[in-house]
Amino acid sequence: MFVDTLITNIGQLLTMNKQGPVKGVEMNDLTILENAAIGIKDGKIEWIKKADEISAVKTDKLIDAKGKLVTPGLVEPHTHLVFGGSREQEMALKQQGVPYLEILKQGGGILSTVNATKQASFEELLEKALFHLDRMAMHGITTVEAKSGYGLDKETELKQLRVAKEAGSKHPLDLVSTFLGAHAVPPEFKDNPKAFLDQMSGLFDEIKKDDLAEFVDIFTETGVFSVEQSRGYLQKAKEKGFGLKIHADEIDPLGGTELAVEMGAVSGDHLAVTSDEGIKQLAASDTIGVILPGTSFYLGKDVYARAREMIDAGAAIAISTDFNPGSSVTENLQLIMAIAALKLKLSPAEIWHAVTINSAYAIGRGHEAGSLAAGRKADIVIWDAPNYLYLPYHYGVNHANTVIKDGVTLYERPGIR
Ligand SMILES: N=CN[C@@H](CCC(=O)O)C(=O)O
Ligand SMILES: [Zn+2]
Repeated sequence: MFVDTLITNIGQLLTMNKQGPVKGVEMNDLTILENAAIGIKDGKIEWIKKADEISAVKTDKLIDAKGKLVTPGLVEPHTHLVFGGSREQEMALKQQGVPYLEILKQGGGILSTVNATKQASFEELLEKALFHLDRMAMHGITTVEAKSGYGLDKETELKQLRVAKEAGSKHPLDLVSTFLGAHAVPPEFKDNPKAFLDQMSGLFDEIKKDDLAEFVDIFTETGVFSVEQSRGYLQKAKEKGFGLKIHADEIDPLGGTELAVEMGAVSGDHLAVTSDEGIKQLAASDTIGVILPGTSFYLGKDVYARAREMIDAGAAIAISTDFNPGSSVTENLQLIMAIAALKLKLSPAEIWHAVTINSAYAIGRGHEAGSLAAGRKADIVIWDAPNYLYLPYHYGVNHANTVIKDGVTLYERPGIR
């Protein structure tokens, strides 16, 4: 029996091999295999066995996991990967208590990144996106969703989407693209957001034709797009065959969560201030709540999504960095796992579901990412951790020891001793 790569001596293996998305109490039910081994062939998992069943196996590459924790590669379901510039000068405004939506109203925030993104060349944006993808890979992420939304005009939105497509073909990580042209109202459309949405929905055909995005997303928020405007826009996207996502109930509880359920969106994202009714509807639906607790943390808020209640009510939850230059500037999903434990009160078992199988389903990749089984992609992380409880506990550092993507080792923690 020959495999290209053999991982032996796995202390704890989380396969996350279930039919997803995993909802409610099921999210707390984790199968842990001890003393396991994984055989990899042609970039895929050939088999998963007990270590004492592999004496006859031959391999080109033997990886000794040294009793560590091994899991599927993390799946990052919500990022604003492609953007120009950075916004470190906003930190002082935040410290003075200027609210996020006020900064946006004054032409800063998202709109300042829009200007920087318009000015950046294709190559500059690509280089920057590849750099951030590298950093995500180093932190154990093997599949990433990436949104546009810093163009807000035809040309720049398409430029962002084309950069994302190029980044996805150049970088080993798998990339899933989302069109977020409806991310803010540009100043020239201040008095007519509807006309701006018409311009953005005018891009749907070209985006489909050139295969530039699978999902369409909108920021449903006070001073951005209303529920009614969002509904009309998303309906058009649905008719063109896009999957739907909504930046919903992040700052004001407008009912974006209910809209996500009503429209059959694959996910409602943020949900920091979702109403009781929204939680009830989410739990009864197939829409996944993608929770972004790093954003509450980074915007200095005391309000976190009621993810605990959502799961208790029966919902499927995923978590994400929301990596972007304004409201959550980190590529480290492990840090978000710790915030989810501390602030959302999720259990380690729930958190592992939220960063693997459920986040894969939240971006239409449940069939190939976020779980380990024979025939699936060999996207695997060996962690410098003795067990699955450890990651949310030891926070703020990178625990990835070895990151394997499609059977190839992308990253090994460099040693200094
Ligand atoms: N809230 C809307 N959009 C992003 C933030 C974008 C930005 O501030 O640049 C988010 O998901 O948090
Ligand atoms: Zn976002």
